[in-house]
Amino acid sequence: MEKNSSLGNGLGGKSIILRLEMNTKEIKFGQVASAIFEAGGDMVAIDVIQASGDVTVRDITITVTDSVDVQNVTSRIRSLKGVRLVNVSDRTFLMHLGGKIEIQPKVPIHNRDDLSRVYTPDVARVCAAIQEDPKKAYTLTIKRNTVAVISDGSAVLGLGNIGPYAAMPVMEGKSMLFKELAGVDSFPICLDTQDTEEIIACIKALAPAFGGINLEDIASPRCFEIEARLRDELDIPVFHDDQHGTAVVLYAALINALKIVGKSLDSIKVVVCGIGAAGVACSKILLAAGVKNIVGVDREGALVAGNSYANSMWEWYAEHTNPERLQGSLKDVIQGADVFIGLSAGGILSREDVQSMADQPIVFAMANPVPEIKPEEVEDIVAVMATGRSDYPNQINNVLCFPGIFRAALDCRATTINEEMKLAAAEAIASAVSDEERNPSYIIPSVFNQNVVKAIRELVVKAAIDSGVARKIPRE
Ligand SMILES: NC(=O)c1ccc[n+]([C@@H]2O[C@H](COP(=O)([O-])OP(=O)(O)OC[C@H]3O[C@@H](n4cnc5c(N)ncnc54)[C@H](O)[C@@H]3O)[C@@H](O)[C@H]2O)c1
Ligand SMILES: O=C(O)C[C@H](O)C(=O)O
Ligand SMILES: [Mg+2]
Repeated sequence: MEKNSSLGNGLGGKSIILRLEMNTKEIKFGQVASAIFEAGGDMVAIDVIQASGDVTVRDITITVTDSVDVQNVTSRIRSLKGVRLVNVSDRTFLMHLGGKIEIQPKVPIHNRDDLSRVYTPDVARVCAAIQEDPKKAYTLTIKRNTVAVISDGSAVLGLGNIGPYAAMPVMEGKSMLFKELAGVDSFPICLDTQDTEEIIACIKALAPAFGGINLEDIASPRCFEIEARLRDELDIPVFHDDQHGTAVVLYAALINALKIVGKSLDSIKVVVCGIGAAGVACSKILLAAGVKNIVGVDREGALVAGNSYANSMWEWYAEHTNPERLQGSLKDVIQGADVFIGLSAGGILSREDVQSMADQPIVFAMANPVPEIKPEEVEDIVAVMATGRSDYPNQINNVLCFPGIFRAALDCRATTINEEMKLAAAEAIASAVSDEERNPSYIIPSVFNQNVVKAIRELVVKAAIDSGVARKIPRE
């Protein structure tokens, strides 16, 4: 593991474990600790693995910030006399060994009798019952509580088109969060095709096993057609998380951030950078909520009505936003903006850009894993700052939405997740932060706030019933 390519790659602070063999006659532990500290490592745990005679083996857990190269720490240790660096492991990689989830049986199989019920011959009676009444799939199979998390690996976080194998850790993570946060069983599926028709056909073909489909990290504009077609052609909820999950959480966060700066939705100028899956959906929810002045910017600059775009979604976007027809780059159009929403790529916003915004700027730098600007670069000049990451305050991340909204959709057996249900989820998330609690570092509840999923479920089930898409009134 020592030559692990993840070390020192700029994707965030790391926690690594160094296994050291020390000859205590030649070196004291204090000298090793000082060397680690001087090279930029922060020691957080020490475990003695072996202590015999003059030789001790210890595992030293250290964290290093983004700017510190792990190689500095390891070469510093190698330069010490009396220490042998046995191994370097990355705690994150250790947590991924063999994947992050597994499937467990719900009933034990101890004997022939058990076997003949869960499997041949008795299982055939259950199959026949479902054949007779397909609705029974909900009561007699995993369909009732299972969501497929499906990606084609084409727009994974901000890493881009990294393919289906490399996308799996993110999808496993989403599945894990479904279960941990909302008790939803979920299975990650990464398809080895990026062809729109093939993706649609694959998902339709595997839909019978699932109660819902969570599309994830599929590049725009392909994601729009895939979602629209599947929503039309399947009778279970199909939800593109990067669009709608993100939009719901962004809207909730913005409601609370505006309360802090005392501005209203209809008076603000919002610049959205990155007009892909997330940028389009976030803009749409804000337009529906009454924001009048949204300027969208992508790689080529601001989207302006009258220009022609190969991407048909951009044609629509330009027609419905940018009322002043501002032209130019992000630098040009961000001047005087009240809110920046980044859903593009890491490091593309500068401190000078933020300085050119209106008074009390709100900056939501939501690209993952590297935000458009790091909070520490602008914390003294922003009124409210948020990112998509877990390691800064104000995490605006779709994980606040997808577990709860699917919990609700499965429980009331909704045929779809509609606008009413999304707005209800946003309301539940926003109101999980009370007036007393709300402050610039707390505009959005923590992922670990146990009330969030419950609150989303309650309001979303009600919205599904009221809007006529629930097939069942759940108990409670
Ligand atoms: N915090 C969250 O919950 C959350 C949710 C969804 C997406 N995201 C992040 O948002 C980003 C986009 O995700 P997506 O699913 O919309 O991807 P996408 O591929 O659909 O869209 C990305 C868009 O950003 C544009 N872009 C890339 N680099 C740019 C630059 N330098 N300047 C301007 N535009 C640029 C691309 O041209 C594209 O239109 C990713 O970093 C992703 O991790 C965050
Ligand atoms: O995966 C995340 O952390 C959020 C979002 O779905 C993203 O693609 O960045
Ligand atoms: Mg995503």
